[in-house]
Amino acid sequence: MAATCTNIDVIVQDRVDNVPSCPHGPALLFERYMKNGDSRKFFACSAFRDRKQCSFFRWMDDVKVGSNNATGNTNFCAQGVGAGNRKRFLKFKKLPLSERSICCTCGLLLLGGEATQHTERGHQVKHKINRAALRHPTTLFVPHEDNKTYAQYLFTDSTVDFILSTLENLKCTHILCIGAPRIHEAITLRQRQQDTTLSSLLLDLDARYAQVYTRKQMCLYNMFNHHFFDQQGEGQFRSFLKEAGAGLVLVTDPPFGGMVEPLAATFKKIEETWKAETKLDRPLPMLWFFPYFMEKRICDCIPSLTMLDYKVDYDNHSLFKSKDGKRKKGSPVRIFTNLAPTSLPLPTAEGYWFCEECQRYSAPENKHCAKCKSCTSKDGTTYRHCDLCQKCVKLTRVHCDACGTCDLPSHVCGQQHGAGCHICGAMDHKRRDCPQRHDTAGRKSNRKRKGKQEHGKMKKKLRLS
Ligand SMILES: C[S@@+](CC[C@H](N)C(=O)[O-])C[C@H]1O[C@@H](n2cnc3c(N)ncnc32)[C@H](O)[C@@H]1O
Ligand SMILES: [Zn+2]
Ligand SMILES: [Zn+2]
Ligand SMILES: [Zn+2]
Ligand SMILES: [Zn+2]
Ligand SMILES: [Zn+2]
Ligand SMILES: [Zn+2]
Repeated sequence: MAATCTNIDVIVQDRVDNVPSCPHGPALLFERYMKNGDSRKFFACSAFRDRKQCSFFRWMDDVKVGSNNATGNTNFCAQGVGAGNRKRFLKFKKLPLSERSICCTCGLLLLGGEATQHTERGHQVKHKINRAALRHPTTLFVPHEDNKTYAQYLFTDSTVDFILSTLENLKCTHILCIGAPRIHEAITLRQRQQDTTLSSLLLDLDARYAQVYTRKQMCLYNMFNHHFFDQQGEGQFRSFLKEAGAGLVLVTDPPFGGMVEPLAATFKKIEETWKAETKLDRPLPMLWFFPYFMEKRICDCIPSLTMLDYKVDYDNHSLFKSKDGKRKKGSPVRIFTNLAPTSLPLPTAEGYWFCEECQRYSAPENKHCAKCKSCTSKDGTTYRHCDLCQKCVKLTRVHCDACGTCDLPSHVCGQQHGAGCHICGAMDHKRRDCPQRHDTAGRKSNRKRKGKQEHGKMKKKLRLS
C-alpha cells in the first residue's frame, strides 16, 4: 500500500532479502518517514496490527543475515488450530444435545467438564448447540467486529444471494473465498440441499472456523503475505485450483483498512499458481470487495479491475448508518472486478439501471453525464457537472473562483488538501519520491539505541484504518 497513515508506507518488493518471520508468516517491510526527510525501514507482523496480538518488530538494520529472526506471540495457535480442533468437533458432534456447549469468549467447542472451567473464568458459554447451528459458523461464533485485524463484517442475506446468483449465472464452478466466510457457508449449506453446483474453499485467518470445516473446506491462511499455516493447507489450495480449472473465481472481502499493495501481491501470486496448475493463460476472474474511496489505489495496483456500483450490505456494520438507523448514502463498499461489467447485471428491482453509453449497470442516484461521458457518482449521491472544473462534483461542493476549483463552502482558500508529499508538501510526488528524502534504512546509527522505545510507538501507528 502506498500510504495509509500519515508517516508509514509499506514496501512490497518481490526481492527483499532476509525477511524475518513471526508466527503469522513472513513479516512486511515498512518505511517510516520523519519530518526532516529521514526515513527508516522496519519489519512488522503482516496480519496483526495490534502489538498485544503480535509483538513482532525489527528495524531492518537489526536483521541478521542468515537467521530466520523469528519471534512474536504464539498465543494465536494456543488452542491447537487445525487437526486437533477438528478431532474436538468430531467428538463434540457425538455428545447429547444437553452437553453440547461452546465458549463464545474463546470461540471453542467444549468437551466434557470444560464448560464449568470457562464459566468459572467469567467466559460467556452457550449451551445446547444443535447440528443446524454448527452449519452456520458465522452466527455460531460471535463475529470479531471490534477487532481491527479481523474486522469481521458479514454480508446480509440479500448480498450473499446476489453474489451467488451472479457467480452461478457466470457459469463459475469453484469459488476461492478469501476472508469471505459467509459466502463459503452459504455454498456449503446449498451443497447439502443440492441447491448449487458451486464448490468452495475458504482461506481465512479465523482459527475458530477450522473447528467446523474439514481441511478440504478450509485452510488457515494469512492474505497479507500469502502464508499457509501448514503444508497440508497449501497442498489443498493447489489441488482446488487445479480441479477448478477455468471455473475458478476469487472472491475476497479483506478487513477494511487492510493494505492494498500486499493484498494485490497476494492475488497476483494466486493467479500465477492457478496458471501453473491449470496451464491456462488468462487473467484469474476476481471479485474484490472494498470501499469506493480505495478505487485509485486498487486500480493502480491491478489496472484490469473496474469498480461496480453495487452497494455491498453488511449485517453488523453500523458505521455508515445515519442516526435514525436508515442509511444515508448506503454502504461505501463496492465490488472491484476484472470481469466485463456487462456480464454482471445489478438488481433492477433495487433501482440499478443499465447505462447504454457506459455499457454497465449504474446505481439509481448515479446519472450519466454527457459532458464527462460517464456515470460519475462514486459515493452513493448524485453529482453535478461543473463547467469551470470540467468534471462532475459532489452536490456539497461549490465552485470557488479564488481556488479555481470546486470545494466545500467552508474551505480555507489556498489551502491545498489531498495526497501530496508529506515531507515537502509538493503535490506532484509522494514522499517516497521526495528529493528531500534521506533514506537511513540499512545504515547503523545512534538512533539504534532508541529502537526499543520507538518500537511500541511504531506498532501503534500501524493501526492503519
Ligand atoms: C470484512 S470480513 C469479511 C466477511 C465477509 N463480508 C463475509 O460475510 O463472508 C474480513 C474477513 O477476513 C478475515 N481476515 C482478517 N485478516 C485476515 C488475514 N490476514 N488473512 C486471512 N483472512 C483474514 C476475517 O477473519 C474475516 O472473515
Ligand atoms: Zn505476527
Ligand atoms: Zn472460554
Ligand atoms: Zn453512463
Ligand atoms: Zn460531468
Ligand atoms: Zn468547479
Ligand atoms: Zn477557495
